[in-house]
Amino acid sequence: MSRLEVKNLTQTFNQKNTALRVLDGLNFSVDDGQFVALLGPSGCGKSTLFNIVSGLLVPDTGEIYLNDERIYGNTGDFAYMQQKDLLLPWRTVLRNSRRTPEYREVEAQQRLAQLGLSGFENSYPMQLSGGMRQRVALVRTLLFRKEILLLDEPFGALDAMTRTVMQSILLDIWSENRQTVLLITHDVEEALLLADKIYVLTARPATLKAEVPVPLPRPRNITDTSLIRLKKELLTLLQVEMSKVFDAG
Ligand SMILES: Nc1ncnc2c1ncn2[C@@H]1O[C@H](COP(=O)(O)OP(=O)(O)OP(=O)(O)O)[C@@H](O)[C@H]1O
Repeated sequence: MSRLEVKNLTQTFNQKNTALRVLDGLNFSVDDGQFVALLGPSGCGKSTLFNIVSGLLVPDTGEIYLNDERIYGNTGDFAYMQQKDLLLPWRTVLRNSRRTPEYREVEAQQRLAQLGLSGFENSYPMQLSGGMRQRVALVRTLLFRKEILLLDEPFGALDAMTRTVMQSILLDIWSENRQTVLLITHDVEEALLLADKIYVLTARPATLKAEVPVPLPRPRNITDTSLIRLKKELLTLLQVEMSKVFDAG
């Protein structure tokens, strides 16, 4: 059974009195417990897609189904980590992390330690680096304990080494809980190391360009010949879409 289905999504924004078509009949599905990565050129509509799936934005047309039931607006089934960390500046790291319906201080402390933030529980967001703030936002998202995680470039602000560590921690957490994960990333290697399946989106307006399964056991090694082959395939697909963005400019 498909856990999540996105059917025929269309979204147009009005920018400077011009209609900007962002999503154009987007369809895909994600199975229960699957880890899916979304790749697409900058500005193609990935965050817009997450805003719609999470119920923050009502699409012009199209439907979202969860376990075969059509959903409207926020269902409480999604934990959404947006690109901006959205930490509250007046709250400490610990209070920002456990801004959840229930009080989960012990779990918050454990997750903060797991993500390398021990000792910063009582710091305020302005006292943290961009990468640390992103990790606090990830802890908060995980503590929501929802069935589906929507992660919009969760490691975008991290240096390469911290990113590698975080990817492996995210995989450990996913293996523990088997939540369904949708991950937006610009990093082809990240998608290949983490995902069961990669969806490649076209340049704006986004439609589905390709579905690339990654049927390899984890942990994966990016120098594995099958991953190198998949990386070439993905980069070729993305280059075609990127050239549309830059040639249009
Ligand atoms: N609320 C809005 N009003 C008007 N235009 C919007 C709005 N939200 C997004 N857009 C436009 O929609 C397009 C897609 O934006 P979106 O943030 O979904 O792209 P993205 O693929 O997530 O980009 P990136 O990879 O750079 O984060 C952009 O051109 C953006 O300017």
